[in-house]
Amino acid sequence: MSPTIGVKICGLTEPAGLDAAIAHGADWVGFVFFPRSPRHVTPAQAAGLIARVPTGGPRRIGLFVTPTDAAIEAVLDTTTLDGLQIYAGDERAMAIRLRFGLPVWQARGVAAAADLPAASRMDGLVIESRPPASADRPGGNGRAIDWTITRGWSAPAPWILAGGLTPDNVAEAVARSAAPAVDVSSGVESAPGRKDPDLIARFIRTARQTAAQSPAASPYQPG
Ligand SMILES: O=C(O)c1ccccc1N[C@@H]1O[C@H](COP(=O)(O)O)[C@@H](O)[C@H]1O
Repeated sequence: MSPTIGVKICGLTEPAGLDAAIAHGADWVGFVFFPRSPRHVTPAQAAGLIARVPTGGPRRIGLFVTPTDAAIEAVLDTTTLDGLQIYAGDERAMAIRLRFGLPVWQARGVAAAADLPAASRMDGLVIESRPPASADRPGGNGRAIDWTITRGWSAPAPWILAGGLTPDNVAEAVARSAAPAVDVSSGVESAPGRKDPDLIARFIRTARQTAAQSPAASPYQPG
């Protein structure tokens, strides 16, 4: 089997971006339920988008920042998700996992190798940069980590590299980090919250080509 790499396109708000992610074979598509985000969608908007995802298409991930149970329930009462990307501490993330019975990917902001988790009870980890002090959201800031810090890391769960990735730097990011999967949002936008179908196509194509040439990248199969 040729090496492959998981690709997630996050922060989808419009059919054009979602359709491009589906057409070019994204593994996951993400929807942001965080009101301060320029990529925020309501449960009803997400339902309209998610209805476009065909059976056997990308898995549908809902992104929540320190959510209440009610906030997650409001989405799950309206549409279907396959997994949750959660910005919260270990205990809260585990409580959400138990309460909703969906795979939980916990987002972890890191600045150095010492910040990489040695243990995890999650289904997956989203490894991304810490937000700048001025940021009003914990992710989606287009900020990259030092990609070399994950080399030699014994990841305690499947993980995905996020933060500041673009079609132009994803090849270098994969080569340096040995990430088994990549996640992009702002790097495939023409403006905050507006995905560019051509950038999505180029990002997926480049990530896949790079992985095929790099034996370091291995298949990523989270829940
Ligand atoms: O996209 C957002 O606005 C956002 C808001 C709050 C938390 C996370 C958010 N985005 C996620 O952050 C990573 C990295 O994004 P980027 O590629 O640097 O823009 C990704 O998972 C986004 O979906």
